[in-house]
Amino acid sequence: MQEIKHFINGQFVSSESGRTFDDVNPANGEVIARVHEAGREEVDQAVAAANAAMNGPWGTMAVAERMKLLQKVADGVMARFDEFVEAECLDTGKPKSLASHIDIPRGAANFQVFADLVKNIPTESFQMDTPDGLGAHNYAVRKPRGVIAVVAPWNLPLLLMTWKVGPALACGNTVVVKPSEETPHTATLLAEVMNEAGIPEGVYNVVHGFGPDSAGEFLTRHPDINGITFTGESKTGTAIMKAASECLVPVSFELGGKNAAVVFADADIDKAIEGTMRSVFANCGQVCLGTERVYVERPLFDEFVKRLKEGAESLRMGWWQDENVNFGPVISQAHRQKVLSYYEVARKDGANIVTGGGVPEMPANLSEGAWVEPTIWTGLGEDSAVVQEEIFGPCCHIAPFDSEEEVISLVNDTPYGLAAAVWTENLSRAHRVAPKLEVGLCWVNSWFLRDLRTPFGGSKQSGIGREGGVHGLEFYSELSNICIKL
Ligand SMILES: NC(=O)C1=CN([C@@H]2O[C@H](COP(=O)(O)OP(=O)(O)OC[C@H]3O[C@@H](n4cnc5c(N)ncnc54)[C@H](O)[C@@H]3O)[C@@H](O)[C@H]2O)C=CC1
Ligand SMILES: O=C(O)/C=C/C=C(\O)C(=O)O
Repeated sequence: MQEIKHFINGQFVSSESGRTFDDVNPANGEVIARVHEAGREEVDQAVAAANAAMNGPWGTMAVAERMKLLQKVADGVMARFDEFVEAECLDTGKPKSLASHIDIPRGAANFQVFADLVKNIPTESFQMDTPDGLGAHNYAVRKPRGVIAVVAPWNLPLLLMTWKVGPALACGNTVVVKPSEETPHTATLLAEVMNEAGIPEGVYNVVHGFGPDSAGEFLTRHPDINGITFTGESKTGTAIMKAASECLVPVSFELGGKNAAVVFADADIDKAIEGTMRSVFANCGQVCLGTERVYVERPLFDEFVKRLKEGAESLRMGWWQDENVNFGPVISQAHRQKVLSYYEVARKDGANIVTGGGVPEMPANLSEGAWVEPTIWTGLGEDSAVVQEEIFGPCCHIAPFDSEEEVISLVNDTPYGLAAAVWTENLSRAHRVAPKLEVGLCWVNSWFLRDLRTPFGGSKQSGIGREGGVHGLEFYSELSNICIKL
């Protein structure tokens, strides 16, 4: 059985306590590895190593040298592409096609893009008048914050972890990563790549474990960290913010959502169906940007429901290596229970189950997996928990609407504000509607089309701060103003 250890100061280390937990493949329920669970000792060691590295060669390294190393990390991920794909697919059950098109290439790009960016971003400068007529000159310098705690989720493990580690390292920080307990593999494989690339010891550290009373809490409460970046559930964000408040540590949060798609009657229906198929069912619905509420203008409603149903029923479930498979399991049996509990609520609330709503028949080799059916409902009231709460499963509710004003108000009637997709061929309408939606990200006639230079994050309970491009650099660096009196 494979053992997954912590990575501290450039070395793979076991837990002093000897405690381990199982890493389970959700497609068939098999235990694929034993993972060491960090106690306070390992978290202390990892934070100490990360602090020491700030005072080592990393802390004084020329930017150009740092960028070369990060490019080597990106190349190192691509050089071991198949291993990363396999590790990600075994941990999550997701199809190979998804991991090899999205997770792993994005994992590599997250190092490359921020390495390029940091070299090219200027800081501001102001000349000012002074009473003596000589003036003064102000300019800002960017410095690393120090040790960044990275708490990552399980849905896009390498992609979301490197989306934080890439800019953090590019800005000259060091990191201690706490991957999700469900998906410990790729953060550990990345540690090997860091060593191969020549990243100095202590710059990238990984501690494994759970959240409360485990590695996640020990790390986010640690007095010697200088920033926390987290992606996951909004309630976890609240717990982490409380921890961060004790030492006034800055946070960057990307949290949950209850994202809507709005399909106007003038939309290109083929494109809207293709995009909504991805936004509802990609990664088995476990994408924070995914759509769980679809609003369709009444004249198109029946056709849209019929075609999305056909799409959902054509999804092919199965083992990640099968080239035909495009739909995997959810992450765990516990998450499956959560998703199925919403399927039950939908039934009790009187939903019309257009398709799915239960557990699929799987072949014997996958019968112990965490499978759920892709599901579409209509007919629920807006107050149903199914329409209000984040399910994070392969499902959506579709409702008709009659006017722009009505649909804007429906989309905004949620405590979340992460993402939306608007489908229309009317350019004026697109410009009119998109800014009125209370979200951090709005796609028009697409979904999850990502330019890594753009601001990324949520409003309301979906997040705090923006990452991406220069916006990420604001969090991962400390700006100091230097004022020189002439
Ligand atoms: N990208 C997103 O928006 C994601 C949203 N979710 C949502 O969250 C729900 C629960 O999934 P979980 O994996 O349990 O998400 P979670 O938010 O509990 O876990 C995410 C990460 O935070 C850590 N963590 C949990 N509690 C912590 C604490 N008190 N202090 C420090 N670290 C802590 C976990 O160990 C994991 O690494 C899902 O059903 C889904 O609704 C989950 C994963 C990603
Ligand atoms: O493209 C990204 O940077 C992120 C995409 C997805 C998520 O953030 C998520 O599912 O949590």
